[in-house]
Amino acid sequence: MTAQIIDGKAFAAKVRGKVAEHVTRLKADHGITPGLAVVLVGEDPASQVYVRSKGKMTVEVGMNSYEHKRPAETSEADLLALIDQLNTDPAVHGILVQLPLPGHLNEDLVINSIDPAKDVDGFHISNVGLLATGQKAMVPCTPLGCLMMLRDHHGSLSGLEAVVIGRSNIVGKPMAQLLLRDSCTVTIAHSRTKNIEEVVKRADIVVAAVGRPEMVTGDWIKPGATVIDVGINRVEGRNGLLGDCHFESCVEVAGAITPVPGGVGPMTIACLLANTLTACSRAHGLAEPDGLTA
Ligand SMILES: Nc1nc2c(c(=O)[nH]1)N[C@@H](CN(C=O)c1ccc(C(=O)N[C@@H](CCC(=O)O)C(=O)O)cc1)CN2
Repeated sequence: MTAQIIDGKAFAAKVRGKVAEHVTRLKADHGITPGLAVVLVGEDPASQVYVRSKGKMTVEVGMNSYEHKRPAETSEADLLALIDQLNTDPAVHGILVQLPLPGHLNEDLVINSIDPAKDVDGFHISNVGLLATGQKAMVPCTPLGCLMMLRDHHGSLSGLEAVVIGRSNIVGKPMAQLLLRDSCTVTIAHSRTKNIEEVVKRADIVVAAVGRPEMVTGDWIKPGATVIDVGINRVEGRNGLLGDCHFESCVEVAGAITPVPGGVGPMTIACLLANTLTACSRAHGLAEPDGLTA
């Protein structure tokens, strides 16, 4: 059996297209243009690429993009002052601080200083709590993108056995919450999980978000399972990017699989735009865009 390849690049283009249609209507019917502010501290090369992409795609869907670049030595007080200014700016509906931050800055403190209603990353502790208790939240972009692809592939996820590998606050934990909300039976596996291969082999859905190149091999996968690979690993001596799944062996067993690159990654930015639209709609008391939220 060879798995169906879930094309994240094409899916993300469709999501951005839907966002653009909503933005056109928001402008025409209400005179509102959603605005996204992205804050980058330091010169991390990958972060610079992601922030550039975010700015370009924000403008492409018709939104206003505000980029705030600060040197690596920026003090916590100066960064918090910038966020405070963005929190009160009515033209800004979404705020994102690109991660990772330089080591001297307290990531939790910085993220929790963002107005939760403008927290389009869904990392603020209020949004984490709202998601965990099944209330209306801003949902982290990467897990939201995975959920959209899973819903599109399966229709209903109800009753399916899902294993999320990785317990990060950004992907693993919110992914598990979202799958639980869609009535999956969810297990979070991690580096200390005993017999991890056997645990993963039970799953109808495997989400690998562990940050270890090619850790999951085809013999861990139940035949026909859906494999969502969140890993983006750069390995010296190997060309290009590697996922957390060993693609060549998993593709032979799975029913469907996301590639790396071109799978989950592009959905992250598409969902950021969807979240900005959602935040803008909520701020103005308007109906939320259909199919673009959890
Ligand atoms: N504040 C945040 N910081 C970070 C997030 C985030 O969601 N919010 N996620 C990652 C980086 N990231 C977006 O910020 C991101 C990562 C990867 C991609 C992507 O499209 N990847 C491509 C490959 C690109 C390449 O060649 O490098 C793919 O997988 O096909 C988009 C966004 C950490 N920081």
